[in-house]
Amino acid sequence: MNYTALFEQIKKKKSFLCVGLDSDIAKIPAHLQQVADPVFEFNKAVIDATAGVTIAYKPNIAFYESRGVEGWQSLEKTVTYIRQQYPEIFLIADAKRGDIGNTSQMYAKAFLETLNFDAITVAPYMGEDSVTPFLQYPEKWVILLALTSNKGAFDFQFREDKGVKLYEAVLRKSQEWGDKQNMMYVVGATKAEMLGGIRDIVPDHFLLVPGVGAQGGSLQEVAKYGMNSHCGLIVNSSRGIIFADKTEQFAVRAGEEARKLQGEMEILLKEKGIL
Ligand SMILES: O=C(O)c1cc(=O)[nH]c(=O)n1[C@@H]1O[C@H](COP(=O)(O)O)[C@@H](O)[C@H]1O
Repeated sequence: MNYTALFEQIKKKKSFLCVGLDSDIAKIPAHLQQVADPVFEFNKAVIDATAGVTIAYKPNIAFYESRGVEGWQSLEKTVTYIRQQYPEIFLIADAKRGDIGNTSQMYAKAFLETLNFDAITVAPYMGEDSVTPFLQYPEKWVILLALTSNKGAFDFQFREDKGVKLYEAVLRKSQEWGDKQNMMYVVGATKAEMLGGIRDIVPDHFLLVPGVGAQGGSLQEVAKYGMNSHCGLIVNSSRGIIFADKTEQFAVRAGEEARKLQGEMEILLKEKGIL
């Protein structure tokens, strides 16, 4: 999917919501634990309840690969289901990969070709040759970790060299490898106040912003500092939507939580003059 198609979908759905499919089998409602593939059935119900107000899904690969072959099967079925039922959706593999060149090539093939995701999250710290293999696929995207939402972000990402913080160096240097048509950046909603400075470095790129919901980030703050004239934001919530309720009502409640966020997003898009 290209930049224009992504923006068109945001305008059509009046939403820049990404639902994170961090589908921890231990948290899936009891009544689904008896079926053949509980994680797929859970995902399917969540997807059907949220797809109307969602532009992207982001399965976090850890929750699938931790279950071995069965987990990969749940993941593959989930991707196929979304592709068949909701072809307009942007699909992000949250895999946080990155390795020497020939290994990255295989990671890229695994997620962008074999599993046919639109995008993959990539860690930048092994540098150019670890990132560029992911950029060889037309209309596919690298989502590079810039400023993450967790406490540990302060361990390295704020280290300064000649007045430039490490995450700022990542934003600047990586623009030599890709552009706004094939590269996005992860910026945590918990650090929304940093978004203004980030926008000075990457005014046009899309940012994937996790951390609203369970991690406490504010959607309004994210939009205030991070939204650009093409929206430029994909805001993720995982647990706050998919585990809003642990009973048979889980999908209904997931739909409600997603619509609540979409309603707030619609207001923000209108305020910015995008709708
Ligand atoms: O790359 C990510 O998506 C990511 C980066 C980051 O800085 N912080 C972060 O929480 N994430 C992911 O976003 C999701 C957040 O989940 P919730 O906190 O449940 O909404 C998880 O899948 C995290 O792995």
